[in-house]
Amino acid sequence: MFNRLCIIGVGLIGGSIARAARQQGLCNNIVGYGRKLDEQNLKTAKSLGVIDDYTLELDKAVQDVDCVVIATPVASIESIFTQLKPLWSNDAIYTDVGSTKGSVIAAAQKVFGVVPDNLVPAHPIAGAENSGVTASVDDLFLNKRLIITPADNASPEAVQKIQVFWERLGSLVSVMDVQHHDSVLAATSHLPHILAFALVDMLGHKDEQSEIFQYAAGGFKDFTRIASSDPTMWKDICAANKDEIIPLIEQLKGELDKIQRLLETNDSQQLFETFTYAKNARQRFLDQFYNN
Ligand SMILES: NC(=O)c1ccc[n+]([C@@H]2O[C@H](COP(=O)([O-])OP(=O)(O)OC[C@H]3O[C@@H](n4cnc5c(N)ncnc54)[C@H](O)[C@@H]3O)[C@@H](O)[C@H]2O)c1
Ligand SMILES: O=C(O)C(=O)C[C@]1(C(=O)O)C=C[C@@H](O)C=C1
Repeated sequence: MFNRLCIIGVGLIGGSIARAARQQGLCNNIVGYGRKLDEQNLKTAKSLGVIDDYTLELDKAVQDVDCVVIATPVASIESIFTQLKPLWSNDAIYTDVGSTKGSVIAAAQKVFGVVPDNLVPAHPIAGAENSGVTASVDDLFLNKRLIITPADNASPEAVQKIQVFWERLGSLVSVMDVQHHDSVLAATSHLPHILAFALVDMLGHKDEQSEIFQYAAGGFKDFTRIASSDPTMWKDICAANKDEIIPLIEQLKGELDKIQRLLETNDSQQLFETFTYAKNARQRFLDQFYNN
């Protein structure tokens, strides 16, 4: 599909794209780019065979490439666009994997004036709590959803190419309006991460924390796995999508207040109905999307 692919930020997601693209024969050569402080990770990526080579000079990284994938934290994307602007080529396709898409479109508008028609923002709904190239795997995107949020002026050929690229990496691709994407992901990804971070933050600050963690078992571990995610990545995501997240936090506070009231008034019937509604809703979601 591509002769030369450039990955800016060869971490969990960038590294997994490189591994899967190589495994599927989607490109002949993969070059990684990063800053001086990313060099150790890039060296590891090269030694693992995830990328063919790396450079700390962006002009060399994007020379003669057919596709550039930006896989850095969302807050860095505006500065990456600024650095790419003088090097931008009409012969290449540009995409990113940021977890928020409104911020990527806004950054492109700010840097370029209008979103370039060969920029196709994308978001794999797949990941892990671990970071860096050592966490990357070749099947991360297999049978996982991926959302493309093209601007109105996007080139249909570029959109089509990115869609096919992700399908060949194993993803189930949907095309979505940017605002809708950010609203849906606030509920399904951002709020759950905030909840997990908040719970562990609260419990971790308690005096009896060592005892709490000593007796924590499966439920606690399942619920809080994502609180091991990278704090830098998640502060960026939450800040970029706060307008969608804050109203959801308000709603959740209302739900917790309701449960508190039911306990205070010994309303075990309503408590049972609330838990039953949630259990059934989750089962419907599992049946519909996972068949298990
Ligand atoms: N982790 C997930 O579950 C997940 C899932 C979907 C999308 N995403 C998105 O993918 C992107 C990357 O996340 P990740 O989990 O792969 O993170 P990561 O930390 O594993 O990888 C990011 C890489 O980018 C490099 N980097 C950081 N700032 C840079 C800069 N200014 N210039 C060049 N390189 C830079 C880092 O060295 C690192 O190797 C983020 O935008 C995130 O929102 C993450
Ligand atoms: O499985 C995980 O650890 C994830 O956090 C993956 C997850 C999510 O489902 O919330 C995290 C961020 C993304 O942008 C997409 C996927």
